[in-house]
Amino acid sequence: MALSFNEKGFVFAPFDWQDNAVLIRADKVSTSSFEANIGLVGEVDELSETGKQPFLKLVQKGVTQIKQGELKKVVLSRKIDLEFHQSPLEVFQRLIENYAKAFCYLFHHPKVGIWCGATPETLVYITKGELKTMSLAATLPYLEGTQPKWGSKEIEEQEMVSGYILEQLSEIANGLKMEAVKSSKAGNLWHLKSEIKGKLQSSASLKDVVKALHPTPAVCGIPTKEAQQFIQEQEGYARTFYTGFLGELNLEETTSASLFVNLRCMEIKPGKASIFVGGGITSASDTEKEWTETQNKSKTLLNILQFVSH
Ligand SMILES: C=C(O[C@H]1C=CC=C(C(=O)O)[C@@H]1O)C(=O)O
Repeated sequence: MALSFNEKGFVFAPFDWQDNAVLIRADKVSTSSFEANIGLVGEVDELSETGKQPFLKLVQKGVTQIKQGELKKVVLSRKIDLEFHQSPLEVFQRLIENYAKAFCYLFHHPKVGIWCGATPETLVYITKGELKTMSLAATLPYLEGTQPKWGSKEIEEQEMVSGYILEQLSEIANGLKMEAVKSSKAGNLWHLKSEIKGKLQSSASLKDVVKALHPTPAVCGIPTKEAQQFIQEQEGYARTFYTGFLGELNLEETTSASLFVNLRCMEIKPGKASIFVGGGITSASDTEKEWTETQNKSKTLLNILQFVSH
């Protein structure tokens, strides 16, 4: 369906959101609490190297394109296919227990199938005319007891996202404020994060907000159109709902939303699952490091799956 954003319910939208978003209307909303056992997860020992050469080539193409033309940043991704015979509900249970700071979900709709994930990224939160979002980008592995050492590639990559969001929001929000960038832990990873707040202009609708923000350069690139085109032509698979967005629309009041970017996610089909991982490519990207980054991102779900019984 094409969303008007006046709907009330839970939305699940693909990367190309004009395409075929679905919405589940709320007949009943129930809440419950759970115990989070942070630190329960152990690391997977071995990661598959399948798909490495095509991904290195893709990243190299991205870097070359950036050095030659208009493109400044592009987020490139891949899909990891696995055998899957576990219970999706048990995976979800483990996700919420282990990633208390993430937005963990399990979603099913006949038109979409089953998806689950633990995303660290808020697309936008709006209540009573106040808007909150974040610029989240750049990744380093989390090592117990140490602080991340960010290089200039990561700092610039995240600054590009911040600049884009501020510019996009300046048309529809007043009093925009961005907090100082800080290191933010997301499972086994660190990211750079700046929180952004503002007051929604009374003439601006929820649709205007989503149009302004999605897709941010944290999942697409700069300029958006060129990056979108590069992704479509070169990635070699359809992202569908990965890097789309999901969450609550107008549940508490009209013009309220709590939407997240669909990252660290997995699609579940009979007997198989696909994990989606990507990273921001700039002129300073090193192909081998970008591969390792996607391997590290896949651990968000792989570390969970190894504990879920068959
Ligand atoms: C595109 C992904 O992450 C985004 C969010 C945080 C850090 C990112 C990065 O370091 O490239 C990505 O922009 C993903 O997890 O698949």
